[in-house]
Amino acid sequence: MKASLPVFTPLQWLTRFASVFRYSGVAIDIVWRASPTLTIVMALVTLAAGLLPAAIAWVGQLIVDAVVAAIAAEGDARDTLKSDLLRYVLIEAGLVVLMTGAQKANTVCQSILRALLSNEVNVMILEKALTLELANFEDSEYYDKLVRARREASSRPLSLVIATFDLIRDGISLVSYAALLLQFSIWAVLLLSFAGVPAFLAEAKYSGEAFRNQRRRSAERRMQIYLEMVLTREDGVKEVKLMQLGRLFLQRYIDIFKNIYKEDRNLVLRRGFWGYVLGLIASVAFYFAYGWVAFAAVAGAITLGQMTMYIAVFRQGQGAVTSCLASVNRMYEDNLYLSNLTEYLGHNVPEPTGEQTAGPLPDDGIRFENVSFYYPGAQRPALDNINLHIRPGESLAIVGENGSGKTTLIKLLTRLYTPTHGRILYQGLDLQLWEMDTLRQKLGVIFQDFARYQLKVGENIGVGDKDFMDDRALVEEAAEKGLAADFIKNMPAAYDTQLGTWFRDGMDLSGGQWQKIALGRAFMRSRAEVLILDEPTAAIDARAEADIFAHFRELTSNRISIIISHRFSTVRIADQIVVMEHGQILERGDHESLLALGGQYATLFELQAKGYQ
Ligand SMILES: Nc1ncnc2c1ncn2[C@@H]1O[C@H](COP(=O)(O)OP(=O)(O)OP(=O)(O)O)[C@@H](O)[C@H]1O
Repeated sequence: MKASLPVFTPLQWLTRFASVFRYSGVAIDIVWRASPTLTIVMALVTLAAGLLPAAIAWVGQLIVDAVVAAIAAEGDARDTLKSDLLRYVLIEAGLVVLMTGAQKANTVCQSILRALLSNEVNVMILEKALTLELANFEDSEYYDKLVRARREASSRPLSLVIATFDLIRDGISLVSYAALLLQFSIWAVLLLSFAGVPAFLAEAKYSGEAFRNQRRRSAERRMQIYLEMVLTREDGVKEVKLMQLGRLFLQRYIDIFKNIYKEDRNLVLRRGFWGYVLGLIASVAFYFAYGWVAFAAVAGAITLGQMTMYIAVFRQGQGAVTSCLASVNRMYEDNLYLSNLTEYLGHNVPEPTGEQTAGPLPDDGIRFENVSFYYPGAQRPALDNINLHIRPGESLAIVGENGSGKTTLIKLLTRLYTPTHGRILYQGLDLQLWEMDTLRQKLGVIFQDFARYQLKVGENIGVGDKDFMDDRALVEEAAEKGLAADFIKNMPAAYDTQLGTWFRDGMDLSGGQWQKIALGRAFMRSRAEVLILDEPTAAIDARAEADIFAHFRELTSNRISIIISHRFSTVRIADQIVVMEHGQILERGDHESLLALGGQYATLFELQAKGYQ
């Protein structure tokens, strides 16, 4: 154990200490929003709880002095003193009742606020999430902030407010003790003020160190959380078992813990050691003051009652200093959480631009003009100078090897990302100038990693067009088109069957069945002018896929349809086919012309055709 005495300059100490309050304002603001009344009650109760102990000690002094005087007095004087004594006892009892009331009120406020705040903070986090862009969710550090902000949403802001109020309460108590002690000696006040300072400084230093350690270890902790997830969630467990990865991942988990533990243990030992050594200074000061006060009483400089009061004040002062230390310690930890929360909430999301709800050329369809796109931080473009025109009523199929940029093209078309160069037009209007909601209503998209909602079958399809979600006839029609109707009819509660394994009576589906549900969802979007299927049929057999696309073509004859597929049997029916490679369009044309070209399309088509023979 390395036991070096913590050394600071006063300025360093002040800055360090001030950092404890950095997020208190934010936390109080959140609590205020949850309930102004409860926040005011808590503040008043804190004030009362800070002042009452000194008042009780002061009345205690009057009681002892009245007892001593009553013992010495006789006759009427004694009776007067006895009635004074009774009054003081009643006053002290009243103060104690107030004090317990204040404490109880504080606990009650905290319990109610906890529930309100948990909801308030979660809603703030989720509302912010609605405004975020896809890129935010794909950024690991940012995503981590979101996860962590959510994890402790219910406890941390309140905990920071409580710790701040506790610190203020103890501060008020200490000032009121000092005011009482001042009658005895200014030196006693200084002794009380400074005896706790060394332990306080050490606590501030080590709490700060713990805070910084935790921040630094964020990536390691994230890896631990990830490993926990892989080892315990249904989607990870299959491979973990079959590839016998359990022990390997568990060992990684344990190794991370051991690293963290070593650092933490050293810190706890150093903290404990210095906390004890420096805490001794406070104890020595207390007993010194004890002796000093006792001798002053013997010398007749103070009354017995005053002696009792000063000793009580010293003892409680020590308690207040210890409690301050605990509050500061808690505040550092809560600050860590609040810094994540405020960073997350303060993230600047550009307002979606564009207010127009129609384009000048309704019959122009979609145009890509010299469109290039780099993912954040990428060196190579995912799309490189794409030019493409799709007219209304036309169907486009996109083929190309993995990573050639097909999905990226769709992400740009749906405004999930903005082109780095060039522009995309719909009805002759740049996508950036379209009002976002209007534009999105015109699009129906199912991605290859479509959502599997843990909702009922009917809802899974109905969310394709939320305005008609409860229209059972429309939902059944969409299911029919997605070839899902047959198996849905055989499910225990048909369209009311709960899907997924998260909830009671939930049924899981096969990969292909999930895809048919997702297709039903796409068909539900009957008002969309552009329908896009990004390879959602990989798990569906070739015949069903051909059926679905023939159907799809029929249903979209007056709209634009875009299909991404690796199956050439499906692709061949499209009016226009583009072959992508390394983010560029390599070949384009219809099936016949591409075959005649004898390029990559023709080669791949022949290859697949042979496979089916
Ligand atoms: N979120 C992302 N961040 C950074 N790079 C990405 C991201 N998504 C895709 N890429 C990269 O962009 C390129 C194009 O990816 P894209 O998903 O568009 O390919 P694709 O043609 O749809 O492939 P597949 O057939 O496998 O679905 C790839 O090199 C990929 O590594």
